[in-house]
Amino acid sequence: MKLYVNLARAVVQALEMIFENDKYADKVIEKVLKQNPKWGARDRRFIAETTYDIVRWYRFLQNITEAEEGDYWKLLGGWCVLHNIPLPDWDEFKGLNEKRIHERDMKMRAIRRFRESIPDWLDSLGETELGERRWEEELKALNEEAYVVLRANTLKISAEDLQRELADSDIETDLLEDFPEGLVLAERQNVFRHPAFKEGFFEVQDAASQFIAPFLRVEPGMRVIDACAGAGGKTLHLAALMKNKGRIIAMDVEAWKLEELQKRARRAGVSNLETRFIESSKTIKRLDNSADRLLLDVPCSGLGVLKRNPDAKWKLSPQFIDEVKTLQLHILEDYGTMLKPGGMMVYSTCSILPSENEKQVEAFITKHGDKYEFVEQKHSWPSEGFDGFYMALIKKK
Ligand SMILES: C[S@@+](CC[C@H](N)C(=O)[O-])C[C@H]1O[C@@H](n2cnc3c(N)ncnc32)[C@H](O)[C@@H]1O
Repeated sequence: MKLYVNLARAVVQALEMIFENDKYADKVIEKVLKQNPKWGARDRRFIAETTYDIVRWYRFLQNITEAEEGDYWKLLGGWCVLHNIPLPDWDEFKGLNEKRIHERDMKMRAIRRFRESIPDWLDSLGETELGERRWEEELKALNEEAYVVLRANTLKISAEDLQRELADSDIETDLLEDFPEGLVLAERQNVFRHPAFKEGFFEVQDAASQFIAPFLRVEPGMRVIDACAGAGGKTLHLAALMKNKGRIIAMDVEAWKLEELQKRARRAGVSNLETRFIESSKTIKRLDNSADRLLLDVPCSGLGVLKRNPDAKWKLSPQFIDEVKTLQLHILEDYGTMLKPGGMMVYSTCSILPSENEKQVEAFITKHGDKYEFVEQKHSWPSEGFDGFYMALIKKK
């Protein structure tokens, strides 16, 4: 394999935007790829995958190449050396010594925080919370590339029919045993341009995330509130499980996300949805005792989804995690009022930290055991193959 200068420049440009302008990796890659419509599928894949890989292995690459902060060319050079791609004779790679890189590679692999490319504070936090064995296992899995998983929109098509439809245009997928609507792509590719996506036949949604809506045990005809709906990944799934019957109120503190949700709902043929921007605690108060089911898919560290968002490792901070934990507890305590007595809620995160998951639920039940009852919980661990998620089902007495 050969490194082409225009592709190398695109990768370095993407890395600068991610690390220096604090932009999300997926958005940056989308932008960089748009700059040159002439790049073919292979070039685009190279830019996207190499950028993600260097973001994932940033600390390790910086260490073995001894690159100065911000020297993304050196990181790319180190990546080439590790992938046995001959280093071109470019000025940008001057100062890189292949033999020394290999020596440091061997040495650094012995130290977990370098081998797994993780900030010191996060490595300590993970080990303290999960114990050494579990943390090592999950950390390793979190550095793997994520599968691309689709959820067939059963308001329009079954998973089997979707599989046939995609196969007609040479997109191979496998059905997933534990996920009745799930299909995993045999080969990573952009499926958003496919007519089946434009028709609303599917959404891209990790398999572990597809556990959450069924965990809420919704039924057609119920009144359901999705209180942290965002752009509605799980809202759309709830609507499909409810066969468009009953009512879903999707809420969020970010109006633009709800607008995006409306667009997705139109495409998916969802007709039992209302969105409500949360202006203040009054918005919650007005819905007192009104819901049969409530989803609290709360903001979290996102530590369970590092496979697809590796840049989060470098952007998270202990302060952010503390703040988000306070917000999680506030949402659990204040939003349960929207449930009718006998109603049920799911508290979920895409984190693997007990302090954001079972510990929050335990603290809530200890304090409010007179009003709420813990029913069951489920973990999806990154080491099991898909993203890391946690969900707990809680009943209002
Ligand atoms: C994990 S994301 C939700 C993802 C979404 N449920 C999905 O499946 O695509 C958490 C959401 O909570 C929202 N949020 C933050 N603070 C909130 C609050 N106080 N009340 C309700 N939602 C909040 C965020 O804007 C974000 O969209």
